[in-house]
Amino acid sequence: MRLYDEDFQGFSDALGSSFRRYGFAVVADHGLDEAVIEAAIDDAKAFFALPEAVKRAYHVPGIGGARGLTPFGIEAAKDAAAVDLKEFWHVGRELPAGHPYRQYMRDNVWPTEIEGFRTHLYGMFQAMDDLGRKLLRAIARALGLSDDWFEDKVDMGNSVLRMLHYPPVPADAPGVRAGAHEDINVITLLLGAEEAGLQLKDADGRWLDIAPPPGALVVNIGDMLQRLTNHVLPSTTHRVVNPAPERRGFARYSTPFFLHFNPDFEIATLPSTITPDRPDRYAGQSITAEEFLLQRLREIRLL
Ligand SMILES: O=C(O)CCC(=O)C(=O)O
Ligand SMILES: [Fe+2]
Repeated sequence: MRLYDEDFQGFSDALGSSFRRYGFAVVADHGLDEAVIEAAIDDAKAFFALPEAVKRAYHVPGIGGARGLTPFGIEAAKDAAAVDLKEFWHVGRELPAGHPYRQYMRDNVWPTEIEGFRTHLYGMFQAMDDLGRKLLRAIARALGLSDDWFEDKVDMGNSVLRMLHYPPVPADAPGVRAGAHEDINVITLLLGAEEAGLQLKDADGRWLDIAPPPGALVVNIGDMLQRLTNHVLPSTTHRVVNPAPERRGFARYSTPFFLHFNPDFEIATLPSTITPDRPDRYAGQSITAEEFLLQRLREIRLL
């Protein structure tokens, strides 16, 4: 991010080439306020430490896990046989009364047990939302679009902050903490991946460990941006594998921010990404961000 201010073109080139190559990039000096991050993570840890029955009161069935708690053992990767070994809390955008997007975004739910939870978690949502929009300016530059191209398409996006808890894994546990999947959204900003396990599937099919330095931000392309760019920016398959025996007794906490388009944005292939070598994969198939999201939530058993 130092480069972002000093040499925006250089930053955009570096980010763009990492995304084209891996669908992922690591931003070490992201500039997010550490106090904001720490307050949110401390509150999430305190929430997950509550008794199961108390936590379950914040599970809202039938809304695709959009808000509140999704308990352990519910989400599964698309087409996966086993469920993921995780529970998570979702925070979404707060909209003023009467806002037209209220039909797509429901109110947040907030636990009363943890003092400051709402302020801290929403503070983190806003910090990630701001940083995400900032990174999208560099992505726009890398795609040859005007720097502010994404601005009015994500300013009221249906984005979600996910506070994830993977409990300690028993020595004989089968499976993985999170099965192989692609993210649905535009870009994902992930903190907390320094606790080992996150892997991406490289173009040649090999799994590569993502081992960011402590505190670094991992950013990846989601299906919506892959589709918009006719796969110039790939939405790379990733997973979280179970830890080595000596780390099985430790929980893993990570916090992806899934940045989404505004719900009524029509995802139609960018003309500049269609070439003779790369014909339009989605010719005549534009779809709104909301329709696309609903399709995917059904596939991962959240709806
Ligand atoms: O926990 C992680 O490091 C990654 C989580 C993830 O990929 C997801 O929730 O979509
Ligand atoms: Fe993911």
